[in-house]
Amino acid sequence: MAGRLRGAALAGCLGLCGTALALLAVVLLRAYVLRPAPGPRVWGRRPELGFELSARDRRELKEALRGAIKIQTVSFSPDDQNTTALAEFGNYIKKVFPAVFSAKFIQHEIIGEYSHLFTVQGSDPQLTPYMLLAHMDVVPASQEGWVAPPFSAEERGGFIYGRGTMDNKNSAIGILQALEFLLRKDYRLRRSFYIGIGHDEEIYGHKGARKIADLLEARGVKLSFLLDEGSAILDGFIKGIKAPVAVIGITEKGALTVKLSVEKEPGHSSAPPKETSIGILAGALSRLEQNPMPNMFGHGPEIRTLEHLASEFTFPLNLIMTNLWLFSPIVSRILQQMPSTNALIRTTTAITMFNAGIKTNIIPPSAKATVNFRIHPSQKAEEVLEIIKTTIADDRVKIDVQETFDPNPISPWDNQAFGVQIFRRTLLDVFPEVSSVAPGICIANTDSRHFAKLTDAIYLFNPLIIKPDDFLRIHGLNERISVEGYEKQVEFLYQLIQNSDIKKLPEPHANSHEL
Ligand SMILES: CCCCCCCC/C=C\CCCCCCCC(=O)N[C@@H](CCSC)C(=O)O
Ligand SMILES: [Zn+2]
Ligand SMILES: [Zn+2]
Repeated sequence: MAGRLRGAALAGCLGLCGTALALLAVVLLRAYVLRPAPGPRVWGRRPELGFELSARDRRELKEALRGAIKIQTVSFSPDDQNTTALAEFGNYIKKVFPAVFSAKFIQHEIIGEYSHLFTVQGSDPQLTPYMLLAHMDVVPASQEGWVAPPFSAEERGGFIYGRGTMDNKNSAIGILQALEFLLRKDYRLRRSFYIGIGHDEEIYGHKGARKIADLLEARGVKLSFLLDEGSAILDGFIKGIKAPVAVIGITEKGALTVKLSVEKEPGHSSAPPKETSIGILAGALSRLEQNPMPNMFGHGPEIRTLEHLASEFTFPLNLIMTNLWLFSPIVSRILQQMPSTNALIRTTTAITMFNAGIKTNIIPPSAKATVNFRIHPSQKAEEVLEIIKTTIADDRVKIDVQETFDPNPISPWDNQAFGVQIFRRTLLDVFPEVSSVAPGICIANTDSRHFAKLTDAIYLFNPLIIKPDDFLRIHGLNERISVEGYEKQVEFLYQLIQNSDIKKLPEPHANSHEL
């Protein structure tokens, strides 16, 4: 009997081991043998490309950005902007970029009073134009907590400190700077392009970018691609990836901002009701925070980001990322641990404003709060609103939608996508240390969504190497950019404009480096 039991146990164990071995074999086979072949290799590395800056150029480049940071172009709320500063910004760029403003083939227009549209006419009208987008307005900054005042543009330890250094005067000024340098070198552009500099991106862009887009649409413009802020060269964001990787946004999340309010009879605090308006609203808000929106990992482009980066991961993570069909439950659990990666896999919930109460001994007549949701690419605003109502489940809480839009459509990402190949080419030229370029999601919002009718190829990317600590500075304290990082951004734009002048993408060839 005992022998038979031992035999059965042994057989069971062998069966189990066999299953485990078979599973391992499948994993290894898929990972190393059945791996999809890499796409055609398009670009080869090029020797030094000649973006050489004299000491004077360097000083000029840095001072142009510092001067722009000092102009307090703050967007406080949709109807409260520092319009004096917005106008001053317009005068400033005219003064700092004389070649751009005097070139015969560049048309400059002011749109919506403070935004700027530049039409740069290339010599070959057959080539479809592209667009570079940026914005000049910034979010407010507290005076406390900064190592240097937020509009001082002080330089410390190789960094320029100030609101707008990463979001997004670095792009607005950087684009014009790159063009100024090219014009001074008498570079003759072949492909036309547009530069849009919005003045109200931080408050939805209705008066700036939206109007620029409407105007271009009315003129019948179609774009081969559009590049805006929204992602970057990420260093240290993803556990298990050592080298910096360029993640280019191919979509951005949608947004839904709701105002919640509770009204109750005021009265004497000595005989309070069981619940006050504050207590009721606080309960609703707590339910929203305690019940995050569903984890959507695998339903949007986040999975493509990991697949593209799979070979960058150290063992055994590379094996896991190559086999997401098997490991996605574990991966999605890991991603939700950090706020920046959690934002990739779900609609996020942020309670951003709360106002209530009059005096210590008055029962508060009303309580109000604002909750800002960023919608995952696989969901729609309507669906999110339904979840909010079910989660709050209290009719005393009034829900008013303030502003909402669905996620952007997904832009093309393949060997034929002109913009993507130009970004790869340019990254290879300017950031040789970047070994991978992957499609991703912009977790915030940008002005680019207003241009959806002009192109299906909208990309979100800032050519800056950023670490998790830098990300916290955007809309936070001590926003800063390194002087070296800004020079590289200008170099990238300088090169991008030239690389875009290519008539058509080269045929794939075998012996070149592939990003
Ligand atoms: C795979 C790794 C994941 C890494 C996570 C994300 C890292 C992101 C890195 C850089 C992103 C910078 C994005 C800055 C863009 C900010 C734009 C902005 O502030 N827009 C406003 C617009 C207001 S109108 C709705 C916003 O609040 O979103
Ligand atoms: Zn921005
Ligand atoms: Zn911003």
